[in-house]
Formats: sequence, structure tokens, C-alpha cells
Amino acid sequence: MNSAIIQETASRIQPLNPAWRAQAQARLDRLTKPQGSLGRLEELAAWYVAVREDLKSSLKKKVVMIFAADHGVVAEGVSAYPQDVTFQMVANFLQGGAGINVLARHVGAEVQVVDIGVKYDFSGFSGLISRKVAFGSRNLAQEAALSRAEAEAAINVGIELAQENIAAGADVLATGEMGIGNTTPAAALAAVFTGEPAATVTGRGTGVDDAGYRRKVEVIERALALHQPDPRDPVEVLAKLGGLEIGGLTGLILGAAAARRPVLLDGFIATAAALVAARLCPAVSDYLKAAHRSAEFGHQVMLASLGLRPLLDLDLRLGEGTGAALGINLLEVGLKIYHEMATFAEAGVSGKDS
Ligand SMILES: O=C(O)c1ccc[n+]([C@@H]2O[C@H](COP(=O)([O-])O)[C@@H](O)[C@H]2O)c1
Ligand SMILES: Cc1cc2nc[nH]c2cc1C
Repeated sequence: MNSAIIQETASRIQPLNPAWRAQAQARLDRLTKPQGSLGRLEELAAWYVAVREDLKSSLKKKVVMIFAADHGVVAEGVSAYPQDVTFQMVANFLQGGAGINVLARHVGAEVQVVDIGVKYDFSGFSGLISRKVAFGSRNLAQEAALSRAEAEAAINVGIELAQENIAAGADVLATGEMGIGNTTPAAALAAVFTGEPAATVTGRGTGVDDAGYRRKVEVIERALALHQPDPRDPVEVLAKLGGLEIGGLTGLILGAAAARRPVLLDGFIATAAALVAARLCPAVSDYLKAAHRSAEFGHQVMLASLGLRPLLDLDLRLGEGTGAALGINLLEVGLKIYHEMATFAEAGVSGKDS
């Protein structure tokens, strides 16, 4: 049933119609500036218009969705922090004290926190979206991180939450995640989908030392040798290598694109989810902007394979959706330029050919 929903959602995603982008660019070219001089702010505005298929489209409701989950692979010593930080940070998000809360407040975005697979019982917590598929994934170095049914359920959670948010008026969705250990499955997914060796797409995550880094690369190599994942079956790859939050983000991306809503990608883990989504439906990348290039080694390789050029390069490697939140600001600025700047005719300024 979930697999049919995933297929149906992917089948509704259409490549962007370039006529909308061209019409938006025609207006941008009439504004009082040398043509193209607002660079990527113009690109963002034209992209948003093309995604929404509306020359008057506004950007009001902005949502950052944080999917949180745990990872059995932490038993291999691949993170610099203990697993409990996942649930502790979920509590911090709900109290408004995390980095993402500060940045989301700054850009006027709502933060939603989804328990899709944290190894903790949150009964009694308020404000949390409870969509737990399992109490964490299993250790991908030893066995499949998820069953295929769990992977599909996680993707389906993301699709449903995208649909609910869009029905409630969300204009843009920003990806967030929290999960101690999740740069390991993200790097493993990157290796499978880009075809690069593990060492080329693996970084230090929360900051493992040299020995931890060597262990991490070795764990990923072992997992790839064990599972022999076939990139032509992206859901199976996700199941073997994991991450329930990565599955949730995959669904969020698919659900948003199917409903013509733009998605701002955060860093390394969000981009791993985008790789899964793009294998399910290549046209999905039309609906994505990479908000930033993470300092996590290997992120650039993933972005290049998706054909995405990051907007910001701030050496961020926090996750949570922090880079994506900053991208919201740029998108909003691009649209303000598009809507509010005077044209040459309105301002009585001489154009290039007059
Ligand atoms: O978004 C990124 O590029 C990013 C890069 C490195 C680390 N993180 C965050 O750090 C956690 C994963 O790091 P690790 O070392 O535990 O695998 C997880 O909670 C992510 O949100 C995020
Ligand atoms: C404290 C902390 C906050 C985080 N936010 C996202 N990943 C994180 C990892 C740690 C360790």
C-alpha cells in the first residue's frame, strides 16, 4: 500500500515548464538594474514562479520540518556524541532553544518536529508530531538497517506530512533532521548513488577523531560489501543502509514536488534523501534548491550529482535545517526584488537601448 502511494506521488511530479521561468525573467529584466545583476536572487525568484506557476506568487507560510531518528550503527563508534543527544535535542527543539529555533524565528518560519524513529518514549511530550516507524534503525554494518516495509512507511510519513502542510497553506518547505550517527547512512547512500568510493563521500560528522574517521569509512565499506545495494531500486538501498529520518525527508521532497511546492535542502543528510528521491523520480530536482554547501566532506560530490549549486557556503555542519532556514531568507529577498522593484518605465530610468 505504501509502495503504491510512493509510486503514485512520484508519477505526479512534472518537470518545470520553462515558459514560467522565462516570463518571470522577462519581468526581472524590466526592473531598474543592469540585466542579470541580481544574479542568483533573480534565479530564486524565477524558480519560485515556475514552481508555483503563478506570476503573482507570494511567499507567506514557511515551514522547517525536522525529522528525528536514531541509528543502530552508532554501536560501531562512528559519532563523536552519545545516542541520547538525539532525544535530548528533540526536547531542546520543542523548548525553542536549538540553533534551528533561533534561525527559524529570524526568518519567520514555523518549526515542526517529527519523531519518525527516535529510540525514546516521548509519551507526555507536547508539541511533537509522533509518527514513529521504529525505535531507531538497526546496525547497517551487520544487517539491513530497515525492512523494506519500514523504509516505505518512513517515506510515506514524509509524503503525508508534506500534503498536510500544503493543505494548511505552506508555500515552502525546508528540510531538517536530527539523528546521532546519521552521517554514516547518508555517506553510504551517497556512495551508492554517486558511484564514488566511501572515502570520497565520508566526512567527520559531529567531529570524530582520526581513528573514528577510519572506523567510519571501514564500516561503510563493510556495509556496502555486505548488502551490495542496487541503485536501480532506491527504496531497497534506503532500507539496507537506513535512516528513518532520511526516509521521511525523501517523502517530504516527493510530496512537496508532486504538489508544486519548492523545497530548500539543508546539508549532507538532506542531500542523501534528495538522492533517493531523484532516483525515484529524476524530475524532483527541479523543485529543489541547495541552501548551502555543508562543511561535511563529500557534500559537494552529492550536490554535483544532483546538478545543484549551493546558495551559501558558510562552513555550517549542524544540520537541523539551519542552512535551509537561511535559504528561506534569500528566497524571500529574491521574491521581494521581483515584486517590489520599479521597472525602467515606472521609474523613468533610461534602459540599455533607449
Ligand atoms: O547537515 C549537515 O551537513 C551535517 C553534517 C554533520 C553533522 N550533522 C548533524 O550531526 C548529526 C550526525 O552526525 P554524526 O557524527 O553523529 O553522524 C545529526 O544530528 C546531523 O543533524 C549535520
Ligand atoms: C549537540 C548537538 C546538536 C545537534 N543538532 C544536530 N545534530 C546535532 C548533534 C549534536 C551533538
